[in-house]
Amino acid sequence: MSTAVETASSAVIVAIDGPSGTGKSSTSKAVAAKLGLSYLDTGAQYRAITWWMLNNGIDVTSPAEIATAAAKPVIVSGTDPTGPTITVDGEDASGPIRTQEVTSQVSAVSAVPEVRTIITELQRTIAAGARGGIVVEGRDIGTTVLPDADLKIFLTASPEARAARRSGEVKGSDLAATREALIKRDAADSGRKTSPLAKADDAVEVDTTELTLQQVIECVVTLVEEKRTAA
Ligand SMILES: Nc1ncnc2c1ncn2[C@@H]1O[C@H](COP(=O)(O)OP(=O)(O)O)[C@@H](O)[C@H]1O
Ligand SMILES: Nc1ccn([C@@H]2O[C@H](COP(=O)(O)OP(=O)(O)O)[C@@H](O)[C@H]2O)c(=O)n1
Repeated sequence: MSTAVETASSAVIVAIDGPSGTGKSSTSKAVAAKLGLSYLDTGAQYRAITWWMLNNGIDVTSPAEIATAAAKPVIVSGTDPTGPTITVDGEDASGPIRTQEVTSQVSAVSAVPEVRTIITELQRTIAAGARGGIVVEGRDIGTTVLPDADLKIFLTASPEARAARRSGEVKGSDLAATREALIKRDAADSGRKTSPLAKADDAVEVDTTELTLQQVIECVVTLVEEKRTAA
């Protein structure tokens, strides 16, 4: 089966991967908005299917139960970078997918091959439909979902910087606990058999530890513009 996603010739496909707290969502949204591209948060889709499983009595410690239910929820992602949306069976899921409960279970659900097959297909369909081009962010976009992307970026940052950024988002959160949870999720995402978090061989690695968000955005915008000029 071909994995190539066909878009209009002027459309650019950008894949942004990396672990939690490296700045994927903030960077991808800003780059897409600046360049008039669509935006897809693939982590939100894995969170959405996890939320549905938890709401529907699926035992998320059972890969067999998860696999059997994987095709049931209807997940729809809105790709406007200035107001991305996500619904599950028509219900707005943008708030509930960010709870601690979903965050702690999402790696187990996303490791199940049947879940990845369904969500990957959905992601390729959305990318193919983005006539003006798209920025897609996640863990396996450059390696598996869109291996023919025009530009692949792999964002990194030290665990300390990432934990500080994440706990800065939640009032009263414990920095050490946030760091532990983040490292645990990274290990699960990097260690799973099917499509683990990994840098594609042809991805540009950007260490954001010492960079401001603005600097990371400018760096990625420049890389996209260079690709467009070269095309
Ligand atoms: N380079 C950076 N410097 C400081 N804070 C950043 C930087 N990049 C992102 N952030 C902040 O860190 C938090 C996590 O960023 P986010 O884009 O959600 O990361 P990811 O999608 O990789 O998990 C957000 O609050 C964001 O504003
Ligand atoms: N392409 C992707 C994107 C996310 N995921 C899974 O979804 C989870 C949540 O992704 P996210 O991007 O919302 O995570 P944050 O780092 O933003 O908290 C990850 O920890 C992975 O388990 C994945 O498996 N593949």
